[in-house]
Amino acid sequence: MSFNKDLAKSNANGSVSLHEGENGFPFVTLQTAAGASAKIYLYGAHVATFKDSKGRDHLFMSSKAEFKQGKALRGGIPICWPQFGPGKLPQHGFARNSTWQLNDTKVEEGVTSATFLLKDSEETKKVFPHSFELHYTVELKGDEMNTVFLVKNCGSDAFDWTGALHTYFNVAAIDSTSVKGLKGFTYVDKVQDAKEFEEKGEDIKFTSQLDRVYLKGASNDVHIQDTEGTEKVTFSSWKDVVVWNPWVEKAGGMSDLGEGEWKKYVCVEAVQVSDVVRLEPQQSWSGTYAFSKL
Ligand SMILES: O=P(O)(O)OC[C@H]1O[C@H](O)[C@H](O)[C@@H](O)[C@@H]1O
Repeated sequence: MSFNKDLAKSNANGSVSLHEGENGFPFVTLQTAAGASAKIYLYGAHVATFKDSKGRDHLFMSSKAEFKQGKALRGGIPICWPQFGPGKLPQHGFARNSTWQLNDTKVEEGVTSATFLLKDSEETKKVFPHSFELHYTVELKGDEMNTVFLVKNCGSDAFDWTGALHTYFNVAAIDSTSVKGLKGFTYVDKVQDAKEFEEKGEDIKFTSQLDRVYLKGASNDVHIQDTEGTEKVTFSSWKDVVVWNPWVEKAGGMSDLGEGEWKKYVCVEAVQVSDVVRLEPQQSWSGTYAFSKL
């Protein structure tokens, strides 16, 4: 994989630089003059770290993440597309296991960003026979990470998709973490036979495996509070929010997660699954998802 070197930039506002990482996996580093940075692999357009200007990494990456073709990276922000969860395609679709192109970069006052592109290929057509483009922009705006995810139908037939930005947030300790902002929303509880319940509490707390899809929950800001502070997560267009932590038993079956690391993260995901998105020929969908410390 070779980068378009013209997309590397550096000026008084920050920089975008291009590197080779583990097993030769290329990655892009974004840096702002104030000291925020991010590391994004072309494989999966996978954001692996986001450090703010105080040096706090907002994202969890597994110490045992496997850098090999066909395997999703554990941690950071995997992109699930065109299918969230199990279904006709492999779990969570193919975008997280595909190599994207770096398509555009910006280093300007107030924003350092990179845009990644994934298009249909012979490989994707075997499992998803449609023409599409995914444009994924990752922006550092001060101490906020903002993402813009755009899906375009480039073909002559309509297609349907579901998907997610499956973010793993660092937490000091999962058993003293709470997720706030989802009171009153209906959720599908994947650990209770996908039954539906209404969220009654202000705080979602963690005492065992928790795997829930909050339907239309992305209409609210969600806060993740741990002993060290609060992460604010905001959404537009994305409808649903998944909250997930595997706890000890399920984590034991995940070979790409380090010993005890399930205690160090919670997933709060921007999801589109309760309504399948149908895109007519030439139609696009875009959603934003952003996070920062309060
Ligand atoms: O192990 P993965 O394929 O990456 O999936 C990890 C998790 O993703 C989502 O959060 C789902 O709700 C979970 O049921 C699933 O276990």
